[in-house]
Amino acid sequence: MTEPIVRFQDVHKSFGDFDVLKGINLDIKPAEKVAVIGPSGSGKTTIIRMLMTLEEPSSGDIIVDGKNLWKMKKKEKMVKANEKHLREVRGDIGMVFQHFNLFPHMTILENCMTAPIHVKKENKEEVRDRSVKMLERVGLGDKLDSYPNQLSGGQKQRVAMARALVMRPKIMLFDEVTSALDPELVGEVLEVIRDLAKHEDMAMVLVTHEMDFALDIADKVLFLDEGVIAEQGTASEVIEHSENERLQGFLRRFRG
Ligand SMILES: Nc1ncnc2c1ncn2[C@@H]1O[C@H](COP(=O)(O)OP(=O)(O)OP(=O)(O)O)[C@@H](O)[C@H]1O
Repeated sequence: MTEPIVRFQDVHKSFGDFDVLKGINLDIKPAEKVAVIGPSGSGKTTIIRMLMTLEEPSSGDIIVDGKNLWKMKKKEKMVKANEKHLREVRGDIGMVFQHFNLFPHMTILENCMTAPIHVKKENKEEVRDRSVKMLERVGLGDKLDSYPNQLSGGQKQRVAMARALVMRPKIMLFDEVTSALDPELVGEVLEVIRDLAKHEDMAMVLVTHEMDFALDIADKVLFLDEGVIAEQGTASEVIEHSENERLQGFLRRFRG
C-alpha cells in the first residue's frame, strides 16, 4: 500500500482557550486532490497553515513525506535541528494564498526564479528555462518582463501558481485562491488549477467555496465543522449525497 504523503494523527490546535482543531485524523495519498470545505471559522486555514509548518499543533502528530514535523523538537529539544528539518519539509510544499504576495519590484520571471536560485541554490539557466515553461503553462508566456502592478488579479494569481510550481513541490496548497478576485477573473484561475489537477501527480489540498469546482476535480472532500472533520468521502458522496444536516445547511447557503 502506498504510504500517505501527509498524515494528521489526532491533531489539536488551540489559540489561548479557544480550541480551533479538535482531533483531526487525515491521510492524503501522494497524488490525491483534496478539497476542504466548511463554514467560516471552522479551521480550514489553520489546517493549511499547519501543513505549511507555519503553526505548531498543540498536540498530535503531523507527518509529511515520512517526516514527523515537530517530533524532533518535542523529543530532543533540538530547536536548531528541528528548524533544519522544517526547512526541508517546506521545500516540498508549494502554497498559493488568497492574496498573491508577489514581489512588486521584480518582473514576473524574476518572481518565479528567485526562490530556486536563492533558497535551493539551483543553476540560474536551468531555473530560467523552467520558469519560462511554467509561465507559459499558466498562459503568461508573453508577460515575462512585466511587473506585478501591470497585471490583472487573475494574472497575478497565475504567476503565484507558476512561482510555487517552479519549486517542484510534492504538495500544493491553495487557500481560497479565488476569493479576492473579481468574479470575471475567477474562471481563468480555476482553469489553471483544473489543468494541474488533471495532469500533475502531486498532491493538492484546496480550501474552496467553489462547490462545482470541488465536484469536478477533487478525489476527496472534507467538510470541516467547528474544528472536526464532520464528513469525508468522494466529492459526490459529500457534496451531492450526504445526509449530514449541518453540511446540507452549509451547502444550501451557497446554492441560495
Ligand atoms: N493566530 C490566531 N490567534 C487566535 N485565533 C486564531 C488565530 N488563527 C486563527 N484563529 C481563529 O481560529 C478560528 C479558525 O480560523 P481559520 O482561519 O482556520 O478558519 P477558516 O475555516 O479558514 O475560516 P474562513 O473561511 O473565514 O477563512 C477562527 O475563529 C479564527 O479567529
